[in-house]
Amino acid sequence: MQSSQAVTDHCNSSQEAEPASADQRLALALKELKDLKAALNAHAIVAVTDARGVITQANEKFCEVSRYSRDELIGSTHRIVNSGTHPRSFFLQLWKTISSGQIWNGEICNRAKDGALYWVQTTIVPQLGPDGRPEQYISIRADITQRKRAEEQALHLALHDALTGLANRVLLAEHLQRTLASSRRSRRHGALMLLDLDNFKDVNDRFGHSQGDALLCQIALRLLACVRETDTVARVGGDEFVILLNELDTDPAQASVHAYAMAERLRESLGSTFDLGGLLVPSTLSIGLLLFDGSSDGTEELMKRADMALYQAKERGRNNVCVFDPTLQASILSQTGLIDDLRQAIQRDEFHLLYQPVVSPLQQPQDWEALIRWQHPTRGLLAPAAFIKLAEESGLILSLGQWVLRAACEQLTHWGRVPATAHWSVAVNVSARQFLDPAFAARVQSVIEGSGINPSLLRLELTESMFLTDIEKSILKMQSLRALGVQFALDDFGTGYSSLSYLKRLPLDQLKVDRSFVQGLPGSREDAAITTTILTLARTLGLQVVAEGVENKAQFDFLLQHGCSAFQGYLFGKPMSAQDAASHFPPARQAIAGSE
Ligand SMILES: Nc1nc2c(ncn2[C@@H]2O[C@@H]3COP(=O)(O)O[C@H]4[C@@H](O)[C@H](n5cnc6c(=O)[nH]c(N)nc65)O[C@@H]4COP(=O)(O)O[C@H]3[C@H]2O)c(=O)[nH]1
Repeated sequence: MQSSQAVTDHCNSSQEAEPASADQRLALALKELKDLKAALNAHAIVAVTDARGVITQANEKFCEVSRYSRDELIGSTHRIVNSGTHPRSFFLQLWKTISSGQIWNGEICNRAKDGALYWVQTTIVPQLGPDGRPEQYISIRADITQRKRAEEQALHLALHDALTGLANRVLLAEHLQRTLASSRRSRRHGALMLLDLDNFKDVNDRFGHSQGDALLCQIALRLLACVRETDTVARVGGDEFVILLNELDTDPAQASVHAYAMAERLRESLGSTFDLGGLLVPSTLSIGLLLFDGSSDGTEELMKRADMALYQAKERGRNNVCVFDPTLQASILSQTGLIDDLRQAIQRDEFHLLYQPVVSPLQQPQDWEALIRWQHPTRGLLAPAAFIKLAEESGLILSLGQWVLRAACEQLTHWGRVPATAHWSVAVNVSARQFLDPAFAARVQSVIEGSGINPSLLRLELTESMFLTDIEKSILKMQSLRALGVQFALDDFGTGYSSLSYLKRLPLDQLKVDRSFVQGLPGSREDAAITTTILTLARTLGLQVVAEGVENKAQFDFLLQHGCSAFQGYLFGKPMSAQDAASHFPPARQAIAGSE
C-alpha cells in the first residue's frame, strides 16, 4: 500500500517537473530531441537522402564506418558503398518498398572506402510530402559486422572439419547431392573416393595426438593441392577423407581413366614422407573408388558402395586402390552373412580347437598352442583367417575369445587327469579387442576359477600392437593375472614395433619369433641376423624364445645352434585334435619329455 507521505512527495515532484510556460516546454522538448539525436548518432549510422537517393546528410558514424569523409558522401548515392554482395533484384525490391511510402527493414553488406566489407541492419523511413509521395528518406543503420562474422563462423564450423578446415560430412552430402543433380543435366560422370590412411593409428599411438593432428593437416593440404577448385575434399572421420570429383566425362571409360589417374596422383602425393617438426613419417593410403552418373542411386547408397570398395582395397593390403563393381557388393554381402552365422555359431557348437605342439630341443612337446577352427554348416571347415578379423570388427570376439579360453581350460583339466600329460600347458591367442576390454582380467580369472586348472599351465599369447594404446594399463592387467600364475607370451615378435623400452617393462615369459623370419633360415643373412638378435635379446631379458613355423631340419639346426630352446612348426606337428595330440606323442615318449 502507498503511504500518504509518498503520495504527497509524488505530487510535489510532479508539480516541480511541470514547466511554467510554453517557452520552457518548448526548450525542454528541444533538449529531449537533442539528447535523442545525440544518442542515435552515437549508436547508429544515420543518413538522409532526397527522393532520388542522393545523400543530403551523413552523420559522424557513417563517415567513421564507411571511411568516407562527409564531403565525399554528400552528393553521392549509396552506390558509393555498394559491395556487390547483393543482386540487383535486392535493391529493386528495396526501392519498390520505400518509393511506395513504406518502411524497409533488412541487412545489407556494404564496402568501406578501404575495401573492407561491413554489414548494417538497416531501416529506411520515407518522409512523405503533402502529395503523399516520399520527399526524402531517413536511413538508420546499426553496424552488425561482428554478429555477421560470428554467424559466418558458426556456419563454417557446422559445415567444416574443425581441425583441417576441409568440408565435413554434412557439406559433403550437400555437394554430392548437387553433383548428382548437375550430372543428371550434363550427363557427365562424377567420382567418389574414400581414402583411409594405412598407418594413422600407429602415428597417433607412437607419437601422440598432436603429431597425429599435424599429420592430418599436412595430408589435407596435399589432397587439396591435387584436386581442382570445383572438386570437394572432405574429412569424415579420424583418418578418413573423401574426394568428390565432378564433371568428369560423358563417356564412362574416359571418366574412369580420369578418376583412376587422380587416385594414383593422390597415392603418389601422400607416398612421400611427412615432416612433423623434424620427425619424418611415411604414410600410405588405401582408396575405394566409385564412378557415378545422374542415374545413380541416392547419396547414401553411393557412400556405401565407395565404402565397400575401400574395404576391399584394405583387404588387399596397404596402399591399394579398388574400384567398386557389383560383384564386390555380393562378396561384401556374403561377409555380412558370415557375421550373422558367426553370431549363432557359438550356440550351435560349431567351433573346435586344434592343438599344435611347441617342442623342446629333444622334440618333445612341452606346450600346446590352441588354434580355433569353425565347422561352418555350408562353407566347410574355416581357418581363423576367414573369421577372426570379422569377429574382431563385429565385437563378437569377446564371446568367441571367452569360449576359446573355456575350451582350452577344459582340455587342460582332461590332460591334468593323466599323469603323462599333466605337465602340458596350453597357449591361447588373445585378440587386441579382447585384451583392451576393461573386463579382460576378470573374465580370464573367472574361467580359471570355474575350471579349477593350475593357472601356471595357461599361457596367453599377446601381440605387440596391443601395448601401443596404454602400456601402463596393459602392465597392470598382466600383473593381476600373473599374480595368479598365468604366463604371457609375445606372439609374432619382430613384425611390429619391437620396442625395447616396453619389452623391458612387460611381465612376459616368452617371445615367439615370427614365422616370416624363420622361413628364410638359414640362407637369408637378414633373417639369420634378426633371429639371432632376438635370441640374444631374449636371453638378456630372461625370456624363453619359441621359433614359429619351423618346417625343415636346416631351420631347426640353425635355431638349435644359436640357443633357441622351443620350437613350433610343421616339422614337429601340424595343429591336431586333442585326441591326436595324446596319440601323436605316446605316453612312453611323454614320460621322457616329463623327465627332461
Ligand atoms: N606355413 C606354416 N604355418 C604354420 C607352421 N606352424 C604353425 N603354422 C600356423 O601358424 C599359425 C600360428 O598361430 P599364430 O601365429 O598365433 O596365428 C594365429 C592366431 O593369430 C589366430 N588365431 C588362431 N586361433 C585363435 C583364437 O582362438 N583366438 C584368436 N584371437 N586368434 C586365433 O589365427 C592365426 C592363424 O592360425 P592358424 O591358421 O591355425 O595358423 C597357425 C598355424 O597353423 C608351419 O610350420 N608352417
